[in-house]
Amino acid sequence: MFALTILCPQDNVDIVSEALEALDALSVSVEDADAQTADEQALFGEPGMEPERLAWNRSVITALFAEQQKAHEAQQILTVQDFYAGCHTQSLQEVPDQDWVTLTQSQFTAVEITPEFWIVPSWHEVPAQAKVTIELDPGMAFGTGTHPTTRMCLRWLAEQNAAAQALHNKSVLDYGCGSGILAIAAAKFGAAPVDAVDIDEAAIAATANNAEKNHVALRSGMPDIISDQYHVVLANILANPLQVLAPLLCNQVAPGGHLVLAGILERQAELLKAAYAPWLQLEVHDSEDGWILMVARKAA
Ligand SMILES: C[S@@+](CC[C@H](N)C(=O)[O-])C[C@H]1O[C@@H](n2cnc3c(N)ncnc32)[C@H](O)[C@@H]1O
Repeated sequence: MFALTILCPQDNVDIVSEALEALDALSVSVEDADAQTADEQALFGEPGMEPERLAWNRSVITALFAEQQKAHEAQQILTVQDFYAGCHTQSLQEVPDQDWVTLTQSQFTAVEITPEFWIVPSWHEVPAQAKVTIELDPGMAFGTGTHPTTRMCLRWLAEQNAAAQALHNKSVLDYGCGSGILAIAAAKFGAAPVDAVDIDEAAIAATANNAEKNHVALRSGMPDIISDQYHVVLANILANPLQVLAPLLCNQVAPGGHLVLAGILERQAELLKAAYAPWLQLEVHDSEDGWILMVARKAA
């Protein structure tokens, strides 16, 4: 394959990308041209909300072509277009063949949650010391065990299990289930029934699929499947939606049950405590890489 690389100002990114696709590019990717420098810009967006900015000041657009001729033609056609003003062709190079499957798989290895509890991709050997494992491959939905917010929730579940198997036959709700990793972990630690909900259809499908692969029983669906209160309610979303969801999540916790929240930065702890204070007293239970896990217990 051949890669055509173009430096492009913010306003031209969409039109140049679309033109490359129309000129038979097999793929078009856009990256921050100032990544890893002092000028790097983060583009943040909450689920369901557009980020304030949709592109970086300067982007690097890389288009892959099957043939060198096609890449050349695309470059020649683009350079005479008015919308190409301000763009600059950086390179046109052959991309050496790679075993992409092996390369991708080598980037996802087994993740240790506790010495006995591991998340293991299907192509990876199960570590000898693992007593509980979840088989999970990276896919469309968030939650492979590599993110600190997921890991802290998993550690909390493992702690409950270590404390006299406290999850055994306890009902659990995973609110914002992504890959279903938390719901599957709860089920592996003996929780039942387990419900896993999300607003993203792809996450719901991934959860059902991952549950089947892991031979655990759970129910996955949109939030409207929730019908009852649960001994444990887990929600690893983000601080903003967690504030909005406060009355709903608190109401789903059964008397004596736990609410476990993640996706919160250290500096957001007081904000979350205040948002939940009318119903439950949240406390910081764990922290990792600037993220915190907050837990509250409802009076019995
Ligand atoms: C950070 S991922 C967490 C996935 C997984 N539970 C984990 O711990 O790794 C957050 C998930 O919450 C879902 N989500 C976001 N807002 C939501 C809402 N208001 N109600 C339900 N799910 C939501 C997203 O679609 C996403 O799958």
